[in-house]
This record gives sequence, C-alpha cells and structure tokens, in this order.
Amino acid sequence: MAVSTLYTTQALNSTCSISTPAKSHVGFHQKQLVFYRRTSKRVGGGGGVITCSAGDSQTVVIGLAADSGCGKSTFMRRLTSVFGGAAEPPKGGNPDSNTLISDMTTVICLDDYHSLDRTGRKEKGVTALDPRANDFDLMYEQVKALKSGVPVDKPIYNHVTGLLDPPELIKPPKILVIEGLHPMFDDRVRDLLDFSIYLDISNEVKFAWKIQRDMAERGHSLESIKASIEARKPDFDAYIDPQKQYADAVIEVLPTQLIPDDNEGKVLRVRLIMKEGVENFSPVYLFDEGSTISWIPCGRKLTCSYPGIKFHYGPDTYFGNEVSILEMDGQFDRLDELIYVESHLSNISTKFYGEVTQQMLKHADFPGSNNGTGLFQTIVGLKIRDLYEQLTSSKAAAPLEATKA
Ligand SMILES: Nc1ncnc2c1ncn2[C@@H]1O[C@H](COP(=O)(O)OP(=O)(O)OP(=O)(O)O)[C@@H](O)[C@H]1O
Ligand SMILES: O=C(CO)[C@H](O)[C@H](O)COP(=O)(O)O
Repeated sequence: MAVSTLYTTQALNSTCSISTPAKSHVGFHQKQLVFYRRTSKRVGGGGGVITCSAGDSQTVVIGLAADSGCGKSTFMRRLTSVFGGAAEPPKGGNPDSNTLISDMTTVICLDDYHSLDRTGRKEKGVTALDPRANDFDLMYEQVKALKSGVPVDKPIYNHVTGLLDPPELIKPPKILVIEGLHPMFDDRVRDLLDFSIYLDISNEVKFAWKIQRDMAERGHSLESIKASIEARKPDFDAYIDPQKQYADAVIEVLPTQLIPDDNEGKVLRVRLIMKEGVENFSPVYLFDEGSTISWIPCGRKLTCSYPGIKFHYGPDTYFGNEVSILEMDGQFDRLDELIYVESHLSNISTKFYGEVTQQMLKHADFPGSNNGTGLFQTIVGLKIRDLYEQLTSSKAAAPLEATKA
C-alpha cells in the first residue's frame, strides 16, 4: 500500500499522507479510517488510510472513566455547560446515537467500541466490561485521528436494541471527551489523553443510585439490580477500577462520616483527588496551599441543618503519586450561600467572582447539586476549560517564540 499523496488542509491545519487502500471502501469494521475532504465529502467515493501530523487546530482530548450509572452523563452536562451552548445528538442522525455535540465539545461514549453486541456477549459468556468485548485498536485509531484533526466513521452501539448500528460521522471538535468504561485501559489510548478523570463511586452509594434510577425510572426489581451489580463486580474490579491509578483527577464518593452508621446513602462524603505535577493543571486548595486544613463553614455565613458540613484539605499520596485532596462531607441547605465556600477556595480557574456558585445554581436540578459531587464536578469542568485555554494559547504562542529565538 503506497503513499499516494501528501495532503494539507487549511481548515484542519494538519499535514496528512494518504495511502490508497486495496479495497475501494474503508469502513470502521476494517479497523481503518475513512477520510473526508474539508467539505466532508469522501475522497473519490472511497477511502484511504491516512497519517497526519498535528496542526494548530489539534483537538484536546479528555477521558472520563466510570462504571455504568455512576454519574458520567450528569458530569458531561455540567462540563459542556461550562463551555456554553447545549449538547445535542448529531442532527439528522441515528436517534439512538450516544454522541453529544455542542459548539466546543463532542462527547463520544466508548460503549460504541463494543466489538460484541448483546447476543454476542451472551454467547461468549463475557460482560461489556471485559476487554474481549471491546475493540481497542479501533478506539485508538479513531481517537488518534480525531486528535490530529481527521474525521472518522465511528460505530454506534445501540443500547435500545443491543446491536451495533451503522457508523456515524464524527468531525474533530475543539474538545473531545471520551467517556465510558475504558478510556484509560489501553495504554495507547491513555497516552492520547490531555487530561483524565475517574468517578469512583463506592459500592454502597452505587447501589443506592442504581436502585433509585433502575427501580424508579426503568421498572427493574430490587433482586435484578442486586444480581446485575454482583455479576459485573469481578470484571469491574479487574478492568475498570484499576484505571483510577492513571487519572489526573478522581472524584471519590463515599457514605458520610457525619452520621454514625448511616445506611441511607443520602448524605455523601466526596473527595477530589488531584495529581500534582500535571501539565496545565494546578490543584485547587483551601486557605493555604500544601497545608492540612479542617474547616466547618456552618455558622453565620452558611446555613447548615443536621448533620452539617465539613471540609478537609491536604497533601497525600495516591497509588504512589503525590496528590492534593479536597474533601466535603455533608450537604448544602441553600445553594446561593455557596459563594461563601467558593470565596475560600483557590485555583478554581473561574473567570469571575462567583462563577462556581452561578454554575451550581444554573443546574440546581441536576443530581448532586447540593453536595460535593456537584461542586467538584463543576470545579473540574472549570479546570478543564483552563487546561484547554492554556494548551491552545501555548500552541498559538509557539511560532512567536520560535521567531524570537
Ligand atoms: N451526584 C449524584 N448524586 C445523586 N445521585 C446521582 C448523582 N449522579 C448520578 N446520580 C444517580 O445515578 C443515576 C445515573 O446517573 P448518570 O445517568 O449521570 O450516570 P451514567 O454513568 O451516565 O450512567 P449510564 O452509563 O448507565 O448511562 C442518575 O439517574 C441519578 O439517579
Ligand atoms: O456497562 C455498560 C456501559 O454503559 C453497559 O452495560 C454496556 O454498554 C452494555 O449495554 P447494554 O446493557 O445496553 O447491552
């Protein structure tokens, strides 16, 4: 397969070499990329395998890992809101698409890289969490292509039918979020991530959330929910949970310590674990960077009903890495008073005073808006915006620096 052309596009600003495939059409099932011109028309009605060098319009890639039902969609809604504009499925496409597109962001769900459909998994006796049910080669090729400014034909896993549907065209966005079970599992995909997040929901809390959603909204029985959690657990422990060691930020959700022997799971203790030394990311801190601080903000400036609110902040280690941990146990009574807490946090990457509070008030109806899950998801969203701005401005400044030298 010889390289036939050297191709430079202005819009994508990437330099690409195209090699003509042996067959006239290259589809996702052949684990190769379908190439589109700037106008998004297929080259010569067929396709080609392409290699691109990164241009200045390179896509920033964020990975979000969590088990099913652990709040990924809610987090995504908070994140896209920080960048402005509504996130919607591709227009005129498959109504069961898992993709969400807004002005700045495209969120793709890694369930779309299931290589076995529901029947296939059943026949082979594997869960969707098992790497054997997922196509990591294709995931890597397509994330790499998007990061380099090249559109791809991404498969769709249809959660309604349990089948793999025909692919959808994904164009390179400014920010690509890959969310799902395995964004940090394959080291090639992991290396493409500019920032990674793991939502670590403890078993007790996961169970409470799943019951709430699957019983109330999906009509499942308590027994079937318990059975499904148990069936997934060995593969969750083997393939999903270990990814948290690679995450730049982990949001850990645990039962409260403010109520002795609490088993209701309504009040939560949430920890934001932030890796030190990550490029373009400086951890949030409370009062004084690097100190160890416990803070009860309840009193004249913050209304708290039982069991109150407790913050903790300090340096720590996590899987052998130096981290800073910010913790909030308890829940807010009045979201408008959150400004008091916000004003004591530093490095939160807001653009104006009170932006965290404004975001939280805007989405007061989202799950977790009265506790640390909503607060920390919002802050991580702002940190990602900051990281994106740093990455793009350093790229824009690079030619100038080069000229100076
Ligand atoms: N912060 C939170 N506080 C309380 N409940 C929550 C929170 N986040 C999520 N939930 C509960 O968990 C359910 C699943 O949330 P969400 O749809 O965001 O998760 P998901 O990881 O995208 O799920 P899936 O992958 O199965 O679609 C919600 O309907 C809600 O009941
Ligand atoms: O863990 C999951 C990620 O969302 C799903 O269970 C997996 O994608 C399989 O989906 P379905 O249960 O709809 O066949």
